[in-house]
Amino acid sequence: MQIKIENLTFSYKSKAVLSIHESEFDSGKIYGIVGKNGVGKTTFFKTLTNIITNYSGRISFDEQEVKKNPNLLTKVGIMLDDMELYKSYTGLFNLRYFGGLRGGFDEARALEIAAKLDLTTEQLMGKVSRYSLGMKKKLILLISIMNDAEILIFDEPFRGIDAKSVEWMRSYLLDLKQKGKLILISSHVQEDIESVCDQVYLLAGGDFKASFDLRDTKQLLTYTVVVNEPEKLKTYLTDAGLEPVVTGNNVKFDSTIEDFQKTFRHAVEHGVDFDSIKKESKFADIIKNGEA
Ligand SMILES: Nc1ncnc2c1ncn2[C@@H]1O[C@H](COP(=O)(O)OP(=O)(O)OP(=O)(O)O)[C@@H](O)[C@H]1O
Repeated sequence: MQIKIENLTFSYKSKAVLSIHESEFDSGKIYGIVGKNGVGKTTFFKTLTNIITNYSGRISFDEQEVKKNPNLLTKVGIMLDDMELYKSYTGLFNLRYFGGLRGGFDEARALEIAAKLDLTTEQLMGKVSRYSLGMKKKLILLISIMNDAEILIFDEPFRGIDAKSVEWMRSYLLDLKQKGKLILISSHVQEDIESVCDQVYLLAGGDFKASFDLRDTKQLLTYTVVVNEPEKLKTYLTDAGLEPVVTGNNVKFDSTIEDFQKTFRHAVEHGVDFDSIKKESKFADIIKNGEA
């Protein structure tokens, strides 16, 4: 599937939030949507899914306008933090209710995924009003993924859930991508974005201001390595045309993966021991600053 945005503008009363000229998202990819607090990421997701419809411009899935064809939403799974659940009913009731709304609900499959997220059947038999924050979040996640949607949209999917579930969720998202799903994620956590996304879009001032291909092996990464012989490594890096900065045993420099690997092999062969290697995409600063 393809999502296409054309001249999308939206304001909350007098507050202009979105003004996206043009953008496209394709199946088989995971996109990260990043930007400062309050920049409009959640609002963007709400326009994509008809939670907000009083926008101008056009949003289409495979050339069909979503506002005019709300049945297209049966192909979408969305997870938003402020999603309303039936709190005085059980988790299982909510699963059946929301699963039933979208059709094609497979309870056995839903319970299988629940188990992966460590949501036990016993917990699912309990009232949602007694759930912890993390349990509620997991239930919302489960509702968004259990129907085998073609398009999956997750607002901060990893926030508030435990490390084991984050790990499972990351690998599950990569599986869904392999199956050709189109996935959009917002997150403020660089590691979450780097571990699953193919492409990152920076939302700033209402529009997408920059985009990064995280799978591009030619992109420049910032490396920080700790070695036994920093001056020796500095010489090898400088010979390779790089510009290292040495602080104690730390050596910091920008390089492509390919150039780093070549220098790494050469350095190891000549007695340089690497204690640790940290690499960050250039977009890390942009995540931190929210600006291109
Ligand atoms: N229902 C609403 N009525 C009026 N203004 C709103 C409403 N919801 C959000 N806003 C405002 O719209 C802007 C965009 O909010 P939104 O929640 O989309 O940002 P966000 O990028 O998802 O933020 P965060 O990273 O903090 O989750 C903010 O300035 C927010 O205060």
